[in-house]
Amino acid sequence: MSATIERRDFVDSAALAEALASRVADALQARIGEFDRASLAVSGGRTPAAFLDALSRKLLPWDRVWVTLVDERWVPEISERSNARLVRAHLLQNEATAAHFVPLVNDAPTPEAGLAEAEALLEPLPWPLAACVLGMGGDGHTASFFPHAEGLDAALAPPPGARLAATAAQAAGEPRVTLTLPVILEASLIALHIESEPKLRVLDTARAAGPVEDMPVRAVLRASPRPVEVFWCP
Ligand SMILES: O=C(O)[C@H](O)[C@@H](O)[C@H](O)[C@H](O)COP(=O)(O)O
Repeated sequence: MSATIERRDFVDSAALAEALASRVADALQARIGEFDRASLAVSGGRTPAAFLDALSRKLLPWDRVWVTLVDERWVPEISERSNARLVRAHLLQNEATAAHFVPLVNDAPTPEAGLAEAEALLEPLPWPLAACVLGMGGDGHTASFFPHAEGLDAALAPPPGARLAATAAQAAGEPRVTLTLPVILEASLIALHIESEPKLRVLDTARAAGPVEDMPVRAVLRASPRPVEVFWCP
């Protein structure tokens, strides 16, 4: 029913951030060593800032790294809600300034209208992802796979070759664009970064039996071809 997870617990956010940054850096370095280029997808939200800061300080051939987002709110980068804004502020700094960043939002009024352009910008990245770092909400969503939300089916089972899907964050009714499930599952490293006791309980519930549409993180946990590496701290 469920892919195995490899859970690593840390005493605090700082220790987790450093360990996750090292794990992602190793995955990028390994892919660069093999294919000369590597791509990384990171999530937004409140959790990842310390991890992104730690990763920005890693010594890597960052000019051989392409960075994109697991998902994005369909807002301009000046918005406090923008994940691209978070990545530029916390990851595309220090050593990682040289990385190539491909955001997901464009000037189209909606994700649906902007999807083709966003897909075209992603096309040249070195696929599959070397690393994909997911978060998880208290409702069991990951990426922008929200429970029972509009667009969830298309994100989990997209047309062949579709790397992006338009969804909605049901609670906020906020239009989103997200990597599709197959793109996430192809990543060599799938890391799930969660913090707090409540989120650990959400993960435990998600790992139990139940419909994917109730807790869409289940789609990743159940279909991943390799163990999902869970990084957790209180
Ligand atoms: O755009 C987003 O919100 C993220 O990509 C999303 O999938 C995030 O990982 C979870 O919502 C957890 O968010 P927090 O870290 O804020 O709890």
